Amino acid sequence: MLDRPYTFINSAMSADGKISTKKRKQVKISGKTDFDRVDELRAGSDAVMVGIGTVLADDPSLTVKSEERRKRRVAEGKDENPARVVVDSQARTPPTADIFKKGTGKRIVVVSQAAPADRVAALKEKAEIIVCGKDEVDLEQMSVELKKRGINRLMIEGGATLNYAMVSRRLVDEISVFVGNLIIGGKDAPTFMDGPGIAERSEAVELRLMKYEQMDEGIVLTWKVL
Ligand SMILES: NC(=O)C1=CN([C@@H]2O[C@H](COP(=O)(O)OP(=O)(O)OC[C@H]3O[C@@H](n4cnc5c(N)ncnc54)[C@H](O)[C@@H]3O)[C@@H](O)[C@H]2O)C=CC1
Ligand SMILES: Nc1nc(O)c(N)c(N[C@@H]2O[C@H](COP(=O)(O)O)[C@@H](O)[C@H]2O)n1
Repeated sequence: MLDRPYTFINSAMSADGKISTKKRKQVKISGKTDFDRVDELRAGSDAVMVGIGTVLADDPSLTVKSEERRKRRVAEGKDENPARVVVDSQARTPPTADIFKKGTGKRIVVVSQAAPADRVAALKEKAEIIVCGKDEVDLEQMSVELKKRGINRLMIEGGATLNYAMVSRRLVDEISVFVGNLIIGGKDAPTFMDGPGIAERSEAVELRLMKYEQMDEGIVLTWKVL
């Protein structure tokens, strides 16, 4: 067993399983109550992680939005925001990204050995750099390294490729997904889980439904990964 953080994915998808449109830019799927639930999940985590695709598409800040929650974290001796982690094999994260500009707290960029040295050097000014893997970030090694840095509870907020990569390597314990009241459609729109997928039913990642809750105009499903 790997000594890794308790890891969960949270996402929002349309009724047909899309997490964005074919333009691959951030799209509002959650309602007010669900965004507040997500904020509580962030506040309760040691780190929030996204893939480089999400940084380039959405430029998220990944901060805790509620002042009350930020104060609660500080009262508990933590930073205002959880550490923000980008999985970025080639060090493509722009040094001007909002995760560096907005909010206080730690930033970590996980790169591979193949990342160009000049880009890594530029990012070192902004974040801790962890090197894991030869050409692509080794996600198992990354999970162990994050745990060594005191990250016990890790939240993954996408995107489609990272979600599947983490789940298919059995590095995820729990999944929560808000299913909203819209259809997005289109074969080029990212789904909740992209990546290579499986060829046989026997290869599927099995889940157990733990909870379902009607929220806004949709439903939140919480699954345990078996
Ligand atoms: N509705 C929602 O809850 C969310 C939607 N999104 C949407 O998802 C889309 C972005 O998703 P993706 O393009 O799939 O990007 P992604 O955010 O999943 O990042 C994928 C990239 O991570 C890098 N990577 C490094 N090591 C890797 C490894 N070992 N395995 C796999 N990938 C590795 C690769 O460059 C890969 O292309 C955007 O359209 C965004 O708006 C993103 C987050 C949440
Ligand atoms: N939970 C949820 N619902 C939606 O409808 C969404 N579009 C997203 N997107 C995720 O939130 C990130 C933006 O975070 P900040 O507001 O910049 O803190 C975005 O990158 C997606 O990860 N999530």
